[in-house]
Parts: sequence; structure tokens; C-alpha cells
Amino acid sequence: MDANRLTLPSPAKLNLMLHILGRREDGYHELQTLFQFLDYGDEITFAVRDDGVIRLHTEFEGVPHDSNLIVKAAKKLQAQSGCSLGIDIWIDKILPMGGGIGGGSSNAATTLLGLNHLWQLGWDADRLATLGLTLGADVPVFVRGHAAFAEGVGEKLTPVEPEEPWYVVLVPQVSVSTAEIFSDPLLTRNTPPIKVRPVPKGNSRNDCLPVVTRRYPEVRNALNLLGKFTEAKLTGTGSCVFGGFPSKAEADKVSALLTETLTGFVAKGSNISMLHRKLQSLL
Ligand SMILES: C[C@@](CO)(OP(=O)(O)O)[C@H](O)COP(=O)(O)OP(=O)(O)OC[C@H]1O[C@@H](n2ccc(N)nc2=O)[C@H](O)[C@@H]1O
Ligand SMILES: Nc1ncnc2c1ncn2[C@@H]1O[C@H](COP(=O)(O)OP(=O)(O)O)[C@@H](O)[C@H]1O
Repeated sequence: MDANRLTLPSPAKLNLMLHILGRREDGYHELQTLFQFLDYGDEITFAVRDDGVIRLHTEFEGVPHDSNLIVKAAKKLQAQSGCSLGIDIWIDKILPMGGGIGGGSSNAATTLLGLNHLWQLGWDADRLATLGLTLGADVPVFVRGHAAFAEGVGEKLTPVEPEEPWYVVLVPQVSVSTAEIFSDPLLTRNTPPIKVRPVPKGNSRNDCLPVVTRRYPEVRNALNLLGKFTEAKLTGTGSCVFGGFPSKAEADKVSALLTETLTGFVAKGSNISMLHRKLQSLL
């Protein structure tokens, strides 16, 4: 095996519930949310270079090279660790952008963990998660790799063990901007905090849903269609919509019916991210 080259998964996440408790002085919102991973995601390949250059070879439509979260993560880690090595990066991107399934944040976390390994930095998870938070509110949970109840803006994480059903995820063909939803005057911002642990069953509301469905009829349509078969929920600020099933066969059956008209996929929920399972297997 080539010690200078590595291919790692970059999984999606779901928000099984999302409550907005208030708005901080800096404009960010205090949340309570439950994160679970999907065994479904992008794949990123890294190859070490010794000239210090950081280069992402895969082009993203609408995202310039230096704005890509993969490049930003690599540059920050290089600067903060003082590492003189560089990296070539390629990504096989299947996660929709602006779908609320955390593709950008996950790519950033996979980059941090992959480079920590290849550049042999020896950073622990706390340090990587702290750097990750400066890239996006969802990066720390992907760095830690365990399903979690999250508070603050998503950085205070308590590991949890929700059921791991098979999910049907529908992908309405619209990209929802997180900033746009959080700046809507009609957004619910005063949900009382949940104090009971674990989060009581049935407490699965997403406070972003009314604002998102009012702005995006495509999301409302997906919720209505999936809602004929199971409880249909919105993840994050959307656009993706999901519902759980006890077996792959049942999820596949519903998915086959719905994906005649909509885009979507089936994936297993997972409390340990597939990134961390792969990294574990390398040790
Ligand atoms: C709300 C969640 C739930 O998972 O939505 P999704 O983006 O996954 O849909 C996330 O925490 C989002 O995290 P992330 O996508 O990393 O957001 P960021 O880039 O940090 O923030 C984008 C913008 O959204 C607003 N924002 C974001 C998070 C937050 N807790 N309060 C906010 O008000 C801010 O205006 C910020 O400038
Ligand atoms: N590597 C990346 N993958 C996806 N999006 C990225 C990436 N780098 C930067 N972005 C930007 O971040 C935005 C949010 O992306 P993403 O994390 O996929 O959405 P969400 O948080 O809704 O799941 C994208 O619309 C894109 O402009």
C-alpha cells in the first residue's frame, strides 16, 4: 500500500430533529439538533506532494477553487500545523449541494482527518474539531464521527444511539441557502430547550420546515409524496426530505415508486460514520 495516497469516504448526515432556541448577538442561532450519518456519500482521494502546494483537481460548478471547503480545510490545517508538505485531491461527488445533508462540511472533515493521517500531524479530535468549527457549524460532528445531540450552533456534542433504520431520501432539484432560511423574519426562534436526555420520541420537529416549504413548493411536494408512506421530515434547512423504514426491501419499494418522478436514494442510518470505520481499519 502507498503510504502517501489515501481514498476516504465523506458521508452525508441527517438532522433527525432541529429546534431553534434563539438568536445570538453575532446573528447565529442557538440550536438543538440530532445528527445521524448515512452510509452514503462522496469519496475523496489524497496524494501527498512535497512542494507544499494544495490542489483540488476536480472542478465544482459555481464554487471557485479557493472557496471550496476542501481547499480551505487543507490550507488552514497546513498553516496551523506548520507542515511543509502539500496535497493533490480528487473527489467523486454524489452528494447534492445545498441539500441539508452536509456535503460541504463532511468534505471539510474528511480532508482534516485524511491530511492529519497522511501528513502524520498527530492532532487529536478536539483540536481538529476546533479548527473545523471555523469552517462551518456542522464540521465538528463529522470530525468526531458519532451520532450526536448538538447544542450551541452545533458544536456542543453529546454522543447518542438512535435506531439505525433504512432511509428513503428525496432530493428536490433546488438548492436552499442556509443563510436565507435563518434570515427569514417568520422563522420560529423561541422553541423551549429540551432538558430530558435522551431526546423523547416524538420530539422530531424541524423548526425550519414552515419557512422552507413556503419558499420552495418542490420541497412541499416531496414531503407530501413521501408522507403517504411514512413520517416525512426535512433535514437541516433542506432541500432534502427523508423517512425511515425497518428494512432495505421496504425502503427500496417506496423509493422505486417515488423516484419515477423525483430524484432520490436509499441509505442506511449509521451512528458511527463510515469515514471513521474506514480510518479504524487502517490502524
Ligand atoms: C442548520 C444546519 C443544520 O445542520 O443546516 P444545514 O446547512 O445542514 O442545512 C447547520 O447547522 C448549518 O451549518 P452550516 O451549513 O455549516 O452553516 P454555516 O456555513 O456555518 O452558516 C451559514 C449561515 O447560516 C446562518 N446560521 C447558521 C447556523 C446557525 N446555527 N445559525 C445561523 O444563523 C448564518 O447566517 C450563517 O452565515
Ligand atoms: N466541497 C464542497 N462541497 C459542497 N459544497 C461546497 C463545498 N465547498 C464549498 N461549498 C459551498 O457550500 C454550500 C453548502 O453546501 P453543502 O454543505 O453541500 O450544503 P448543506 O449544508 O445544505 O448540506 C454549497 O452550495 C457550495 O456553495
